[in-house]
Amino acid sequence: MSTTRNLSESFVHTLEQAIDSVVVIDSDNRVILFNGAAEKLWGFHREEVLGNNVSMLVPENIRSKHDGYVDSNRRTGVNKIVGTTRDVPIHKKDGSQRWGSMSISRVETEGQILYTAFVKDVTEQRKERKRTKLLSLVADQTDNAIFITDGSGRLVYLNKGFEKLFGYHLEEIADCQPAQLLVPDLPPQRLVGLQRDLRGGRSCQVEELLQVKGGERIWCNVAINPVAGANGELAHTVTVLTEITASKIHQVLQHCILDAMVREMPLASVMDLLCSEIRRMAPEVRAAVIQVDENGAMHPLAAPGFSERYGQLLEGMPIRDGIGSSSVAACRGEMVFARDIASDPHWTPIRGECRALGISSAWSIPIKSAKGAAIGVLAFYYGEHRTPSVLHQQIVEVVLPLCAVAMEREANRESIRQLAFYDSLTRLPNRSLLHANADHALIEARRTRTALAVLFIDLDRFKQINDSLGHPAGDELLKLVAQRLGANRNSNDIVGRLSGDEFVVVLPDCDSERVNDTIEEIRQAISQPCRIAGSCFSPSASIGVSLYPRDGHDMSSLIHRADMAMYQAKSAGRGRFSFFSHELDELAQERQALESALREAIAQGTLQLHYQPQVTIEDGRVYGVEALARWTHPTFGVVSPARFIPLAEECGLITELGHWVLREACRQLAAWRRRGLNIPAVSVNLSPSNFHNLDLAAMIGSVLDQHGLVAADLTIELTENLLLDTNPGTMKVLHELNARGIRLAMDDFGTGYSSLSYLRKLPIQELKLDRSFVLDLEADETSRALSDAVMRIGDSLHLKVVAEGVEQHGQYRILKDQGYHVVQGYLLSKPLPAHDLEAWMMKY
Ligand SMILES: Nc1nc2c(ncn2[C@@H]2O[C@H](COP(=O)(O)O[C@H]3[C@@H](O)[C@H](n4cnc5c(=O)[nH]c(N)nc54)O[C@@H]3COP(=O)(O)O)[C@@H](O)[C@H]2O)c(=O)[nH]1
Repeated sequence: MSTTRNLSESFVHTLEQAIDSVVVIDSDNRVILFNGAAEKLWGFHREEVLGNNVSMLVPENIRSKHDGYVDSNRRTGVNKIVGTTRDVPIHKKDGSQRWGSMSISRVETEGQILYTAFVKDVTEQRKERKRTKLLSLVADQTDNAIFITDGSGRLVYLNKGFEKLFGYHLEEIADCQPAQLLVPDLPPQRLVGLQRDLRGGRSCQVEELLQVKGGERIWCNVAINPVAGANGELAHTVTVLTEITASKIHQVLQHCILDAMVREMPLASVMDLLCSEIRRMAPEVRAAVIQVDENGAMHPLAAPGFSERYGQLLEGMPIRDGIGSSSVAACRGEMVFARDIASDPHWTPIRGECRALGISSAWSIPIKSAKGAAIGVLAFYYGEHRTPSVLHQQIVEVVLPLCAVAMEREANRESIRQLAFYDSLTRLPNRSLLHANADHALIEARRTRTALAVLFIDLDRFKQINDSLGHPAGDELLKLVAQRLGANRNSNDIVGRLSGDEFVVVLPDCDSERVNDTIEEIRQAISQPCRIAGSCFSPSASIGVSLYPRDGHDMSSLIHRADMAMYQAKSAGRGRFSFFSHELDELAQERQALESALREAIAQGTLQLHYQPQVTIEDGRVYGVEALARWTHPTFGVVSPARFIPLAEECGLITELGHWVLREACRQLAAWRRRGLNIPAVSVNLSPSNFHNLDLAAMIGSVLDQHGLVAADLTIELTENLLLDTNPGTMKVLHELNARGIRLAMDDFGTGYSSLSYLRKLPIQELKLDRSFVLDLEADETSRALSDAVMRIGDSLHLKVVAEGVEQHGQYRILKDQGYHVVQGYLLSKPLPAHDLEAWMMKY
């Protein structure tokens, strides 16, 4: 206390008033002044401090050395502590700590050296400094780019992240407006709006495509925060940029493609959109997408940055390990990069063209299907010699699977479309698409008042080819004909396969001259010789034609009428054509009515059988009778079997009819026998399709049993057409019949497919010489020679030979001389109803 008294009152007063803490120590280092601010800082009352060694106020870790420092200064005057300012920790009475900025003054008064410490509480400033240091640490350590502008928008700060991401240093861009630097194409109105928001204190956050120093673009999330000055004006803006390129590329491109796909845009448009989007992200790239078809030919889908020449150059080019990057990439199934196409050997053949297109480097990446096949190529072209950047690689990584999805989806849709609308064998439009296209053509014809022709084309003898050479050969023929029909057609012509061997060609906008020319072209084309399944032949087709508007006003009627005309052509002979006429229509309608009536007659059993006797030449005895179907209809009158048998065959009634004849003939034979009439056997005609029924032998067996007959009582007559039937069941059935002892006779022998080797394999017992040979027997030597040959064949195969259609005694004599065993014909009797035959037998 006494020491304080040594200080002038004004000095003490001044120090007491000081805002900062003041501690004065005497030559013994005892505190002689401890002002109010110091009391507050340390938390001690001055009474607790005054007179004590100052070390009580000194932090513990330097307390032991403290007196030494001061004494040394006192002795030597070396100014280590005086005049300096440093931060020192202040340990408060309550144990807490604060920081003070301490400066020490040395005062010599009345021969003693006093030290005055001025201590300013800097605890808060230190905290702030630390925070700021940490903040700048954060700013520089983060990957985010941060920049600060002043109120006028001038850059005043940018962190290391900015330098790293954008490649700029503050000095080189300090005078720039960051918005214009980073988004050169930012529309002025957006900039004005942004500035308005910031001045209004509103922060803003956007995702933007920004340009880095080299011109490349990156996607960033941009958060701009305004910082207001003291007067509320915009003092600074703090912008934090986070790079989101990878996820944004994904998001933008995925959205671009998937959205386009959802909107059912055509594949080429989807790819066009994609290429344009790539260009927006990377203006230095001109992207193109090329499709590779199943035959390995390239088809450019989209190349928006190029002239038409690009498409022309690549269209149809085969993928090959040698030409251009894309072709090679697709061929090898791996990416190909040509840094300088001027010196790249792959580009030699098309170098000139590429120079004209402004391409210096190219990067081609194959687009692969889920199964790993190259279904396309994504190509990046550059105007300068360069390598793909990281951005380009990121884009490719995202785009490739999307392209593959879009292409495969299109391929799937195409194959579904193919399945739904195209015939899988010939690849021609099927019935549905044919009708749709034809309907469309008809609407157009109606609108333009032009004529239209429908050609119905049916292959001749297709069934025989199919049956004799097998179905694969039939398929081959259909494919060949489809190809021939499609060749040389006008782009508007419609060609389709209706079913089986039926094709339709629709010729829009055609006059009668063109119809005739086209028919001739088609006939010529179809009939070109070809080799199928090792056999060489010239196919032919029957063609029916209907014309719009003359023959009908809707496509169904026109096709139906062309079909009718085709029947007409076919019945006039093979390889012909016929135009629809209304007479034909009447005939067709009549045929339709006849078909219904026949169906009814078979169902109701209103058909009849007539019987024609056969006589053995040697002894004149009745050999048997042939049952022949007869039909008298209330309206149509007597319908010849030559008409209703083929009709029954065409409309699938022949099996039923055959069964009826069999049952009726057996019933009649049994009835005659019961009345004592000695008829040795009955012959029944069956059509080839009857032999497709695998139960035929069993069925006949049960009919015979039912009527108490034996197998030898029945002869089945079959025609030579059966030899063309490749149905595997036919032979089986024939052998079963033979095994049961039922006789088989080859009818109409000599008129059809007379293969002797086949004949030898058939289990037949009888040959029937066709009556056409008998007709000219007397006048024509050739007929005689033929009938003689047939007899020799029969003899050599140990067959009974029957001559039918014998009308004249002369014919009878010749046949007898030639050794024929049996005769049948009007000379003996016409086919007779059952009771008339009975009468004939009585008289005979
Ligand atoms: N699948 C079946 N086919 C049958 C059946 N019934 C008849 N037919 C076949 O129809 C064709 C025409 O038969 P049809 O008019 O009965 O003619 C037969 C005889 O009437 C006729 N014939 C007999 N003798 C003479 C004659 O001296 N002169 C002359 N001009 N014609 C004569 O020949 C036909 C004999 O037929 P086919 O012996 O079978 O060749 C005909 O192809 C019949 O086969 C049936 O029920 N099912």
